[in-house]
Amino acid sequence: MTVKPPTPILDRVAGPADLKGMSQTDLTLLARDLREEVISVVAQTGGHLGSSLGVVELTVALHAVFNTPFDKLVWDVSHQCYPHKILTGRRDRMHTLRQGGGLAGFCKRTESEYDAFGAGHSSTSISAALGFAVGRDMGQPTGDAIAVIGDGSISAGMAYEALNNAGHEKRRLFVILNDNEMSIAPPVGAMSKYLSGLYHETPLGKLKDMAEDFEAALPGPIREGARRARQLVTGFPGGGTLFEELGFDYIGPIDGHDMGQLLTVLRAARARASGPVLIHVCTVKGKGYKPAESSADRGHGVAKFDVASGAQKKSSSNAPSYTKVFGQTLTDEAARDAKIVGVTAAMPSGTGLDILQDRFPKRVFDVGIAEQHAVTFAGGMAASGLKPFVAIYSTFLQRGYDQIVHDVVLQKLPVRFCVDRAGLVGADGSTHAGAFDVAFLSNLPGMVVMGAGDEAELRHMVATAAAYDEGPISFRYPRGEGMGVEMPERGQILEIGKGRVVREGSKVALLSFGAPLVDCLTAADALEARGVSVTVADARFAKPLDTDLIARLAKEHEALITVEHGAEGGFGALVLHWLARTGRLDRGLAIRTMTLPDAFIEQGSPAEMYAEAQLTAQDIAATALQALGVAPGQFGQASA
Ligand SMILES: Cc1ncc(C[n+]2csc(CCOP(=O)(O)OP(=O)(O)O)c2C)c(N)n1
Ligand SMILES: CC(=O)[C@@H](O)[C@H](O)COP(=O)(O)O
Ligand SMILES: [Mg+2]
Repeated sequence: MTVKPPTPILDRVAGPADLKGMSQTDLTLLARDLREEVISVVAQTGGHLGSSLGVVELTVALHAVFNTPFDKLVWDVSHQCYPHKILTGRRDRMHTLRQGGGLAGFCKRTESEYDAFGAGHSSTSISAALGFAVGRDMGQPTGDAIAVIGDGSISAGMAYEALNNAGHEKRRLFVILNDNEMSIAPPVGAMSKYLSGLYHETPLGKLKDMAEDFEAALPGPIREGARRARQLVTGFPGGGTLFEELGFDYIGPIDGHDMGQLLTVLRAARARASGPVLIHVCTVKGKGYKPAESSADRGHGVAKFDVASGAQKKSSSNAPSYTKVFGQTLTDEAARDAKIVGVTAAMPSGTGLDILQDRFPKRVFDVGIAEQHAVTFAGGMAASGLKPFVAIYSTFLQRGYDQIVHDVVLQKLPVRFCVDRAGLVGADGSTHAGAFDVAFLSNLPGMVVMGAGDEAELRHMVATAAAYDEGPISFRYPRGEGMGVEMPERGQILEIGKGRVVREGSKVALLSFGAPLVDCLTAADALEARGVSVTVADARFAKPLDTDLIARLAKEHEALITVEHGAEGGFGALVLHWLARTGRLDRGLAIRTMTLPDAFIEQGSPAEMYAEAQLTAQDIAATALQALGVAPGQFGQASA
């Protein structure tokens, strides 16, 4: 066991106010303590280690220079917020991070007044900070607005929309570009190259418009570097950076691990800025912890780990993850069909498309964090005759909704949507819940919507999507390991709009869509043990509905229970609409639709979250009994 190093300076800090009178040396030592604290906390909890380690000095400097929470510090994605949480009065609860009832892994306005704006999805910080700046200028009780955005997140369209608007507004606003030359994977795209160019070509600090002023304020050696950098950059054709063209004063690049540079530049910017300023800060993801710095993703997201070795706790399951089954199956299909291509928005490993990429590097397109573009780009590829599989987590697909509707579905283009992380995802909590995809996809004319009941079903659905050329098609599957079912060598092509009966009974029908199938089977066992005969059906399709199957279940059972890991307005609603429309609700059928509640569920283990959502096997059995009019006490007496 590693003994945690002492943290004497951090121990003196109750909140950001304590940083104000500290010397640069003490702030540097504070950053050292803070880094140790982050490592020891995340070793116990797991979480976003690398990004948090990379901004330790920046966090200290920002809280030392600005007047939070009156000044609004907006962290983009906010997966790098652990040092911020520690410094803003939450140190004693850090061991509860990402757990049920504990601190969230992201910034949350409900958690602290220092969390100026909630996040979890990327590239929103500049827009939100600009909103604060306008609020301030219109007399609201708020100070400076500071957005901290990573080089991965600044690749998204929304960030440019905000920069464009901020340049036009010309209001005092600080955007800190935290450039660690990493997204989750190495970043891709022209913007990333451009930032790299700024970093590698200018030794230190181009301070163009504010330059002369700044240079005067800088200590000797830094001032010299800044002057050289300014001369170098102002000699460029066009005379400035992209950010300057957008109306920002550009300062940087500066070393984000050098407290002296950070304090000097932030203080000077705070003292002198009158309009929007972009401060380009270069950091190392995973900084100061070797196992993180040397891993391929720089310790982006880690399980609990041993501090000395960096070894992470492994999953105890032998079943492959759904993501892996998806990646492998798609790779098999791609080996047979040269038209298959994959599209990911900055998540090749998270989505399993790295498996396809390893085998066919030219057939996988990582577009960066750009879900909207990913969808329309796939639309174009589909229109050209290719077979694009766009793999995006359910929660991030929300960002591409108009593109799904307008660019793909309206034109009946055969884009395959691979909707990973469907349902509740656990530690990432409500921002990352895959709650809405069934509702928002199945209301689109002509869209096929599938949900995998287990990993073998997922394999069938990948094969089905590969074979389906008539229009858009989607399939959803959850985070984590599969059920450990026997895997077919090759996926079968499913008949579109046809479900299957998994278990025959007579009194109550449990109709599952996707992952709750296993819970329905467990519930059926419990009900059968108490004398209730149960049919379990796997709908496979939310759209088109298997109306023959639903009609039969409705006719032959006293009660029909639909179960899904999605919000209201999804599969159950479609079943209910169809039953109502065809008069089948007029004949005494008891029906219940089990969905996620109309509420956001905070982080916890998936089991805890589903318990809170009342979507466990026990809840299904209890709902069935209630629908049959059997009181829980009469459970044993129910007749088949
Ligand atoms: C809209 C959206 N798409 C994808 C993600 C997943 N994601 C979280 S962090 C991240 C990388 C961000 O890179 P960067 O902004 O450079 O921050 P770093 O992790 O390097 O500190 C990605 C792709 C997300 N949170 N939001
Ligand atoms: C911050 C973020 O959005 C990602 O890092 C996300 O936490 C990854 O989730 P998975 O662990 O499910 O891939
Ligand atoms: Mg980055």
